[in-house]
Amino acid sequence: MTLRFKLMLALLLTNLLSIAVVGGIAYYKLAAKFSESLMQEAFTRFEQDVIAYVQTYGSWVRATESEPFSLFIERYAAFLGKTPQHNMGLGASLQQAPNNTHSVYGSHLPPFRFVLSDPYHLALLAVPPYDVGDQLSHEDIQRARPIYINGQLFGYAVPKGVLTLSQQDKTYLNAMREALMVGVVTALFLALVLGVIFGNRVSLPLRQLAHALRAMGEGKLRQYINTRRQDELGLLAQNFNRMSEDLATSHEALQASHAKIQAQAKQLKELSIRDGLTQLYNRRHFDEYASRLHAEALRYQHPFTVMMGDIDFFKRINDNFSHATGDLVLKQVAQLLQTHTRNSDLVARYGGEEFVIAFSQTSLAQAVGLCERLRAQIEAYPWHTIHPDLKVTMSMGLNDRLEDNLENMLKLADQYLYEAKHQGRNQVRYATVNF
Ligand SMILES: Nc1nc2c(ncn2[C@@H]2O[C@H](COP(=O)(O)OP(=O)(O)OP(=O)(O)O)[C@@H](O)[C@H]2O)c(=O)[nH]1
Repeated sequence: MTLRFKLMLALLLTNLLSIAVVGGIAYYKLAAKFSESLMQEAFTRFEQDVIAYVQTYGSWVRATESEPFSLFIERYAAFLGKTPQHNMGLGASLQQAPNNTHSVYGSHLPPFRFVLSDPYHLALLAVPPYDVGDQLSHEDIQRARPIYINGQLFGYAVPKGVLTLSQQDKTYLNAMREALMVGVVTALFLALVLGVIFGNRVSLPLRQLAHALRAMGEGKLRQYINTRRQDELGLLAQNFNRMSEDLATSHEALQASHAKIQAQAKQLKELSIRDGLTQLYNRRHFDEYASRLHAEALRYQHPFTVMMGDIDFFKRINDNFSHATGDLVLKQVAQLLQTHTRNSDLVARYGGEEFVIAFSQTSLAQAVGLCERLRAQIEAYPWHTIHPDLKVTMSMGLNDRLEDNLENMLKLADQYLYEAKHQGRNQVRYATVNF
């Protein structure tokens, strides 16, 4: 169940309960007020009847001796031109005929009947549960209303019985109830509509917050909840926006520094495996990586050839043209070696003016061809651009004896290099038996 639905339900139930309680109280109060006003009206009439009865005959005793109260009020009502339907002289009728009120009051039952007593609370009319002369109960004395004749207390009247409504009163009460029902239904409808509107409005930032949090969980850390509310939810949204911004910023900074560290680590790693002057791999990296290539070639029985090369008379280059020129030559030779070999060939500076190449998946014959081309490239390079008298060549020794370990393969290649040097330099030497 979503928060929006819960909010709407809570608002609806609260309103429903409030409306039911308020409507109930209003109806109860109205009905009580209505009953009270009927009773007051009945009492006034009864009081008027009693006063007229007593005043007509001079006293209560003479009046009762002359004419029963019930007959008097019927006559009195006729005299006044009223029907005694609301006349409260039921007490009188009960005195005469307790179960025959219709005969006295017509087709309409009066809503109240009254017990009449003297100032000492002794009953003057026989109205159940009292006979004439009976003492009124304590409860009835509490509810008794005084009747004054010529400013003197004549006695008390106590309303008795349950409210019996006339058809007119019932119609009136029903109309009132219907009006209240219409009010309640209208209020409920309004509560429903307002509940939907307010439920939506109140829960909007929370829904936005839930979506934003989900997006953050998916890695989109920079989230923004657009609200201009100033209440607690507005404050929550503002704090969330700030937190999301801070989190995204620090995450980005962390990522940037992580990337920087990674780049530095990569750079450091590169530095550790590269020769500073020529930028070729260094001897340590060559030994490590070429061992792997050798092991792989041995395992899959692929051809694998190593070349050991040395620049001829390099000491003379240094001596005749300067150490700096020697460095330039080393760099240029390295570049030629690197440029004219495949990416899969491992080219390295092995030390001083010595270079090595590991040709993976390359037979001796293929490697000899490659190295001859390399040798020719080095020889043919326009060295005079560095110095007019400069000439550079390279001697190379090759070995493809896979059954030896890498160290021994290199040693043998070095022996062929030595041979090349002694055979006049600027040449490629290898074991011709295997060729
Ligand atoms: N400029 C320069 N010279 C270097 C570097 N490393 C080694 N050398 C020099 O290279 C020379 C190598 O000379 P040798 O080993 O005698 O051999 P060579 O003169 O090339 O003679 P052969 O190999 O017999 O042809 C030495 O003089 C070293 O000082 C370097 O990084 N830069």
